[in-house]
Amino acid sequence: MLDFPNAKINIGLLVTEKRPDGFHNLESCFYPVQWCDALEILPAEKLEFTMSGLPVPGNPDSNLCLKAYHLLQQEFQLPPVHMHLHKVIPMGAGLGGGSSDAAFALKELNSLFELNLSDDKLEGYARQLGSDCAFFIRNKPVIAVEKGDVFKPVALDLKGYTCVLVYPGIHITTAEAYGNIMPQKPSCDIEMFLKQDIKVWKDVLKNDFETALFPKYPELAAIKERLYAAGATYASMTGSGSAVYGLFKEEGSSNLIFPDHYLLWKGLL
Ligand SMILES: C[C@](O)(CO)[C@H](O)COP(=O)(O)OP(=O)(O)OC[C@H]1O[C@@H](n2ccc(N)nc2=O)[C@H](O)[C@@H]1O
Ligand SMILES: Nc1ncnc2c1ncn2[C@@H]1O[C@H](COP(=O)(O)OP(=O)(O)OP(=O)(O)O)[C@@H](O)[C@H]1O
Repeated sequence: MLDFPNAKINIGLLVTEKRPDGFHNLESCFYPVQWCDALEILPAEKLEFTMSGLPVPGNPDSNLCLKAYHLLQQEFQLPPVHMHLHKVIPMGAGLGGGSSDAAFALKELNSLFELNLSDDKLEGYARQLGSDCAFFIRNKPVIAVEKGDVFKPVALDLKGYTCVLVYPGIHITTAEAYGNIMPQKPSCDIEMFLKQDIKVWKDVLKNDFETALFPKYPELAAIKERLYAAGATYASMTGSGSAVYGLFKEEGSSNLIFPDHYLLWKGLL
């Protein structure tokens, strides 16, 4: 079974409270984008995990794909598989790539071995693997609250918009980003602004991580400015960074040449 775990962007991200369990409550619109890894899972003689594409830091044994397998294996005594992950989505980017791999591994194993787990059940397993994972089970635009793993529906349709994503190669770990942030009362009503025309989002629909990270990494603020200068209707850092996106109604101008070491992606929403 072959599938293509995709990334997400955050449209507005408010970190509102530190919780007793050490995590933070947040409010954010999660929106899927089709910057994708590839994950193939086939029945095999023994459990094997291989990778290609971008190098993934850390021990392969702790890869989220394997963690997803072990989670289901414990409960359903799954037979061995060969999983191959081709990594395309940059890491430490706020794009949720690792979380998406984990969620897609759960979904693929569910289909491959006909476990008949509902989306609610799959979300329950995904929550055990990471805060962002549950979103990728249904993979539809939502307002996420609490740890980012509880969802409210959102009527937001950005079809026709082009998303340009810029990853400048600055690796920001999620824990580092949360460690640098001061939770505060919501500075805007995300749900209300999402109902309004996208033209009014600029300057009001905020990602709180920008306040903490832009002074430390001025390059990120510069990318956002360049996306606006190139005609973006809305631009923001996604998640805990460091990728920055612009949403364009029309094709961006030619003013978007970035240094060679940047990774770029462009696609329709
Ligand atoms: C920034 C976001 O991408 C927004 O979508 C997510 O909140 C990140 O979620 P994630 O990468 O799945 O994070 P996890 O793997 O669950 O947690 C990594 C670390 O981030 C911090 N963390 C994460 C999520 C959250 N709501 N509060 C936190 O404080 C914790 O220190 C945790 O140990
Ligand atoms: N399948 C995987 N793909 C990427 N990273 C993985 C994977 N499994 C485990 N990891 C670990 O998770 C780290 C980063 O994960 P991820 O790609 O979710 O970061 P991110 O894009 O910043 O996401 P987030 O939005 O969750 O902050 C990597 O440095 C790696 O050590």
